[in-house]
Amino acid sequence: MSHADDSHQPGRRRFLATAATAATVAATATAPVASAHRVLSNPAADDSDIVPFWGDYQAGIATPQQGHVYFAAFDLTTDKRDDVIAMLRAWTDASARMTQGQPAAPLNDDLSTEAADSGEAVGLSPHRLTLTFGFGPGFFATKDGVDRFGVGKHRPQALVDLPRFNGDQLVAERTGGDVCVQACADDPQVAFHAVRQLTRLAYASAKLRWAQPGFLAAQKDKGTPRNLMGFKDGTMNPPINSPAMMNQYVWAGDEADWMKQGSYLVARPIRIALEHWDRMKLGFQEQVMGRHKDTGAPLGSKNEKDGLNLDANDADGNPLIPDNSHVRLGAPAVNDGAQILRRSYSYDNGLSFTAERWPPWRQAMEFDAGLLFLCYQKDPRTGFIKIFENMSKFDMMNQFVTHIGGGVFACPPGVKQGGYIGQPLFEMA
Ligand SMILES: C=CC1=C(C)c2cc3[nH]c(cc4nc(cc5[nH]c(cc1n2)c(C)c5CCC(=O)O)C(CCC(=O)O)=C4C)c(C)c3C=C
Ligand SMILES: [Fe+2]
Repeated sequence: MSHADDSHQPGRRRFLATAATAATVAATATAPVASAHRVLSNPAADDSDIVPFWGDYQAGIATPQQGHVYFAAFDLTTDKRDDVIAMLRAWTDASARMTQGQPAAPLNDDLSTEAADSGEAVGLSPHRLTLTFGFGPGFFATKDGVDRFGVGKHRPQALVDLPRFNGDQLVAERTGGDVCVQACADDPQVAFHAVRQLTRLAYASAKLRWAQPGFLAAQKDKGTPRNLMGFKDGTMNPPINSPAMMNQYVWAGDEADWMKQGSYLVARPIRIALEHWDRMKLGFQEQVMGRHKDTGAPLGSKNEKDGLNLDANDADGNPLIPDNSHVRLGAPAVNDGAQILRRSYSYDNGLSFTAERWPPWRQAMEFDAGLLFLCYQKDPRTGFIKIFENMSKFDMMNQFVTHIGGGVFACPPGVKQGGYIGQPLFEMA
């Protein structure tokens, strides 16, 4: 597959938009153009708008969460290893450019349609765009008895197929994928634009399987954002600025050489029955979650960051944090110390028709909204699977939420300048 370039546009004058230095304009003139032209510069002169793409680790994992996500999973349509490598090279090039605030490929000054970028991010800062890539089990699977891309033997043991969990209602059209990209930015159009260009560059080798946009509440005070259930979400997470904690819980171990400094992503779109939830009294909502709604503090505590006191009882001898509350079931103390890095986003897909299974058993249009649950971990077997096995059976929150899709992906390490995403895998013997 050939990635987008501008060599098929003779006679036009091309410009590179830049981010870090708005003044920089790289022009490649193949023929002089008489008319005056606009310069595609980018107003993002501020380094705080840019998260470096190159590095030991992929950005978008231990990166402070941006306001928006566009998550997409693709099926590979090619059977050729070289096509996949070409696609990953093209994605790498385009990602390095877009995360700097440049178009996916050099654009004509008139944004003409044959250019390799659709143009909707022209003039926008990169808004801390990160593009994080992962390979699903299908990437390593044999098709018709053939190891399509010659990587089957390098499938890491940690990249297990997720088991069926209690209550799962996974829809095929929202599940799986050979490759995924998590595009996060502080502007939804920047995130969408990036996935749109990657999709276009992959046209000959991969097609979209499912996608889910999402958003986070913009907290003026930089506090923990609230999810659509109205609770602060993201309080208890391994700290992203602690290399020791990240090594212990998030970055992959030694079991597959090419995954060193990578991580495993579990993605689950989870629909929340908001109408049902909204009929519950505050006290019950807090029992379900195990935390106070206003402060986010654990039940029985004052401050959001206070540790869970799982042994505290009320006057009747009942646990202050109920046995089947969400946070108790998620706590490391009841999961053999398991921890995952949650990086979830709320989503709102408009309305859909639902026949309620609770009083007054209405049939009506309801919000198709919920949480795009995203979590990174060293190993899904000791991370998501370990925690969710119990949670899926006993969590009181399960009356209000339904897992409707998802996937598991091996996210390789970061890319060194000149390399491409997943290169260490393809260089394995
Ligand atoms: C492992 C799987 C988990 C799923 C699936 C999940 C779904 C889910 N969670 C919320 C809201 C909150 N979760 C909170 C804490 C929390 N959740 C998980 C795991 C899953 N959540 C863990 C491991 C924890 C931390 C537990 C702990 O150590 O205390 C909280 C409390 C605040 C916080 O710590 O972030 C909220 C709120 C929703 C709405 C949801 C699915 C729709
Ligand atoms: Fe949770």
